[in-house]
Amino acid sequence: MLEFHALKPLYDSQCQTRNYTYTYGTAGFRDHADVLDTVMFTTGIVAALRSLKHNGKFVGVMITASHNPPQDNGVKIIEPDGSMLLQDWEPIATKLANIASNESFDNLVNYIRDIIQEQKIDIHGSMAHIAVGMDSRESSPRLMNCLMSTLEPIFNAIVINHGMLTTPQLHYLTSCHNEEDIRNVSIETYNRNFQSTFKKLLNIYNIQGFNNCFDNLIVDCANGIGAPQFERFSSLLSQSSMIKFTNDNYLHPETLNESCGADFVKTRQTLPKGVPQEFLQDGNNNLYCSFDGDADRIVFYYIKDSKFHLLDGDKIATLFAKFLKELLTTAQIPHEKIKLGIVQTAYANGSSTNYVKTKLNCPTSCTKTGVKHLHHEAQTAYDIGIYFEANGHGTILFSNKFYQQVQSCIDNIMEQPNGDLEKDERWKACETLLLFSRVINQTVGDAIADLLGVIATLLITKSTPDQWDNEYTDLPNLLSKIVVPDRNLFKTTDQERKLTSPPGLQAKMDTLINKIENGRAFVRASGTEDAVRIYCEGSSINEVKKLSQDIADLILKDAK
Ligand SMILES: CC(=O)N[C@H]1[C@@H](OP(=O)(O)O)O[C@H](CO)[C@@H](O)[C@@H]1O
Ligand SMILES: [Mg+2]
Repeated sequence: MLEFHALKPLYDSQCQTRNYTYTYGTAGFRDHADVLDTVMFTTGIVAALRSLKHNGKFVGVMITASHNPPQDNGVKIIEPDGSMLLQDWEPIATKLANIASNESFDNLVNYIRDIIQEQKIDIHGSMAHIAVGMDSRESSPRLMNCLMSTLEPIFNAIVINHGMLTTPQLHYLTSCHNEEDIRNVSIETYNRNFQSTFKKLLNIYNIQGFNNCFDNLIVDCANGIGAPQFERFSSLLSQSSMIKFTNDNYLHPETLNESCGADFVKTRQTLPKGVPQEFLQDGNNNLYCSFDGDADRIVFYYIKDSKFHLLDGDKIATLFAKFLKELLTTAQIPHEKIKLGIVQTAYANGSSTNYVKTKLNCPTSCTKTGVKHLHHEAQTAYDIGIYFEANGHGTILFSNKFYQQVQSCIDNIMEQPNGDLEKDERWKACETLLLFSRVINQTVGDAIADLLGVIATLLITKSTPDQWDNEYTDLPNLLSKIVVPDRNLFKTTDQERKLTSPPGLQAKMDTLINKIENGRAFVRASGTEDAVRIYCEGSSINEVKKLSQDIADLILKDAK
């Protein structure tokens, strides 16, 4: 029985922010940390109800604002299988937060009762189980208290607090909690599983070190939680002495994402601050990468002829697609049997889409921004669904059919007479496919797991960063943002590639876009920041910059 009378003192003490409207953004609630107490409180309630709806299975709750500045924070709920909160529940979570903030306590209780009734939640059956975690922001412990305040007193929930960890680690552990004895699941489960699979994968090819593909791997941790987690993780890899860290100052949360991290490097197309000079000597043969604040994104880069070269999410997706396609060919698994495709958003560079279609001959899909959209498409449209946002947020999903086909190929090889080379190559390809699928975190995009996947691909195919990059050349592009009085006026269609509002703006933009060679541009409201984003690409960077400025001028003129 839920003791709602006990909710009142908790509500009074925890929900200090009133008369504030919360919106569910691209990746959960995100805002200035000062106003998040009330929505944390209600998100705890939603997580408990979501767990009860799943008959008491573990649901995860992560406190993070990813790439946002240090003063922001946010929260997202994780489903029992490690995926993101079911989209049908986003309006429920939003309404509950806004009732708590703007209406009476009685209305809050009534709405909780409505959810229980409408969702047919059995509150007398199983106990709720919640796994929680947070990033390294200063506000995270305070907000964690608001989040947890109702879980035990009101819901009698079993709560496992994983403390500070990366978002994808919590996604993975939430799914493990529902599969294994909860006493055996900890961050070590994550580390052990991914480390041992990576080692087994490289052992197939007797690979030592970085196999002469590059010298050192320099990891920029955005001064976030990825630093201690990956330092601990990588210390047990045989390559650890060649892995160097920069921006790993997570104990100084005021430096989080400050001129560093994946978002900074991708948007500015430049090195993060703080890379030691010794790693930047001309002629060095290093591979660099940047995590974002909660380590669910990664971008790579290298320096050649003193020039910075970015290897972003599009490059990661195409690297994986080429590698996996070749493995299917070597394994002699007909491509019709396993459908491999790439899911992108409108932010994907036009050259990458063109390369996938014409060189890799793979199908592509375009979805709206936000990994929940890409994940869903990858899951429903493909057997090997590779999805990446250009900013480095993504993963690969492997269907049951994929596992069945690879297993039947292995069974088939085992039936053949021993000792022939082709058999050996086929077997290796099948084993590689299976192990590779487990080096990847299939619950969500994961900087650490994606890093392992990229390194394994480069080492196995004996490719240098330069060779990886040379598969196709990005069209010059620019992503910028501007602040407008009301970003909610910006409405889009066609997977966010066209504006339907403000009226007339798209037509004016089209006139500008058509003037430049290979021109493409679109405008949409950010779902994580109070800004409107402008993306432009074309054949020359000067034209792209001008186009971007002209579009910004149009928007600002319109907004007056
Ligand atoms: C252009 C861009 O990089 N947008 C990001 C950003 O969303 P916006 O809705 O554009 O603010 O944050 C999301 C969450 O991390 C991420 O999924 C998305 O790709
Ligand atoms: Mg992130």
